[in-house]
Amino acid sequence: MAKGRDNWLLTPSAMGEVDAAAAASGIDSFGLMEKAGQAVTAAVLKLFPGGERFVVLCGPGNNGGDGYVAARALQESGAAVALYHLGDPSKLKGDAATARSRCPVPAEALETYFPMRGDVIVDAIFGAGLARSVPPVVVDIVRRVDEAGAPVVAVDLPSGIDGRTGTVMGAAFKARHTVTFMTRKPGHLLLPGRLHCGSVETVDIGIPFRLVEAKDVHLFVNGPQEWLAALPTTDATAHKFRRGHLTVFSGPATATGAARLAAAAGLRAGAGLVTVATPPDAIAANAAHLTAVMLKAVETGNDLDDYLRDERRTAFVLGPGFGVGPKARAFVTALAATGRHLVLDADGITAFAEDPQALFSAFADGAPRLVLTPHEGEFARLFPDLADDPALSKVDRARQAAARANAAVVYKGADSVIAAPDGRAVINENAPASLATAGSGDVLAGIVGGLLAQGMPAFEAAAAGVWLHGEAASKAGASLTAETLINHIDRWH
Ligand SMILES: NC(=O)C1=CN([C@@H]2O[C@H](COP(=O)(O)OP(=O)(O)OC[C@H]3O[C@@H](n4cnc5c(N)ncnc54)[C@H](OP(=O)(O)O)[C@@H]3O)[C@@H](O)[C@H]2O)[C@H](O)CC1
Ligand SMILES: [K+]
Repeated sequence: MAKGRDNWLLTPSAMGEVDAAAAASGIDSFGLMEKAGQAVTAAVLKLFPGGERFVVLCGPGNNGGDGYVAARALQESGAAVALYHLGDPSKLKGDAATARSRCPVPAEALETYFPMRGDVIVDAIFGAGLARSVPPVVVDIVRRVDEAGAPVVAVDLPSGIDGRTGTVMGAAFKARHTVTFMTRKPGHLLLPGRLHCGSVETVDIGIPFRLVEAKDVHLFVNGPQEWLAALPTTDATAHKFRRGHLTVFSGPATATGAARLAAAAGLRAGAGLVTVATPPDAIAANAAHLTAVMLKAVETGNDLDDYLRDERRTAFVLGPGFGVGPKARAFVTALAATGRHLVLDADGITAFAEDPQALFSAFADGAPRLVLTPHEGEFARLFPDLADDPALSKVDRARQAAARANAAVVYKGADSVIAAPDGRAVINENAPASLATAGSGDVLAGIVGGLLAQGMPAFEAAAAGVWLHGEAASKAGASLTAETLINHIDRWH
């Protein structure tokens, strides 16, 4: 499947370089601003055809320039328009100065704006160029607008959202709708930025897309175009061994449910055979609940060595309900040493908190065979320095973690980021809020394990697994449980 333009993500600085390259290639940069402002105007008029007054808030850079274009175009459409500016507008430069000079709407200082009933706000204070926390006057205006409940349409980004990280820089508008240009930016998808954007519309303002592609940023919105070619196809005659064998390790008798959820999900995701490897004391509990999934007692290191003699057992899930002791570390080391593919989740991750390097060393060689699925707390246990570095975005963190661990990393959340050691990364956007339910992570680990068992490479399996998990949740509806989620996993081909 071709990469759709909707799936590209550029950081604001990369977009700035694309702008510069467009100007250098002879494209009229004011023409781009004009198209940007006109697109904002069209969106505003479409969303609020009966708007009583359009209030355009303009900042000191080109985002403000887009605002001056929009103010002029809104007035030309016959609407009532008011305009407020941050800073001294006579200091505007370049295209923004041109846009202001062509805008006949009288402007007043931003601090004098108090929302009136019926106002629709066009937020053109800061976009890609936000460089630090917003000034106090913007904090005040954001608060006034919030309190008045006035709808906001944001130009490029809601002012106050860092387009690279999605962080709120002091304060940020909560927009009803955001109009961005050429590609979305990571801050439109990463939390909390996503929650400030409302619906997001990406407008082609006429920059040749080859200039975007030339940035080669390896960052996309997660979707089938990223991994469909690697998704195993099955036909009715495929032998079950050729569809792979997934093994999920069960916890002790009191903690077996998580492994069974993962096992059932792995089967639904297409693994030909799935075994739950269980401590003997948990055989009865597991046997009472398993049908298509097989069961095998594996307690000691020797048991595991015996189990691993069958080389068709290629893919494993370790972590859900497993416990965090030395057994987890020993089992993981044995799996790594025998070339197995592993989804390490939950307790399996925490088991390496004291010595993450032992895990990274075990899987250091060759193509990535490890998929790590940490949520925020687990991520910080394995990668405390990355978790603590405020300069890093969630994408940066996941990428650096993947490189360090030679693993595909699924940094989970409502804005899961999946990264590969070679720098590829995707941000997931199809997970409904209902997915935050007990056992949901176990199901994800199982899906990814099921895809690994079928021979899918680690990054593709991880990205596909997260997406299929989100799709299943959407189909399962708002009252989903981990069990109903499994029933909606669809291998999508
Ligand atoms: N292809 C495109 O996407 C196009 C986008 N356009 C629009 O241009 C903006 C980006 O414009 P830029 O001028 O780079 O950036 P901004 O307008 O967002 O902001 C820069 C100015 O804001 C000042 N600034 C930054 N942070 C703060 C802050 N916290 N407090 C006060 N002032 C701040 C900054 O000043 P410095 O002192 O940091 O230099 C700048 O003055 C993009 O978002 C689109 O809307 C073009 O219209 C066309 C193509
Ligand atoms: K803005």
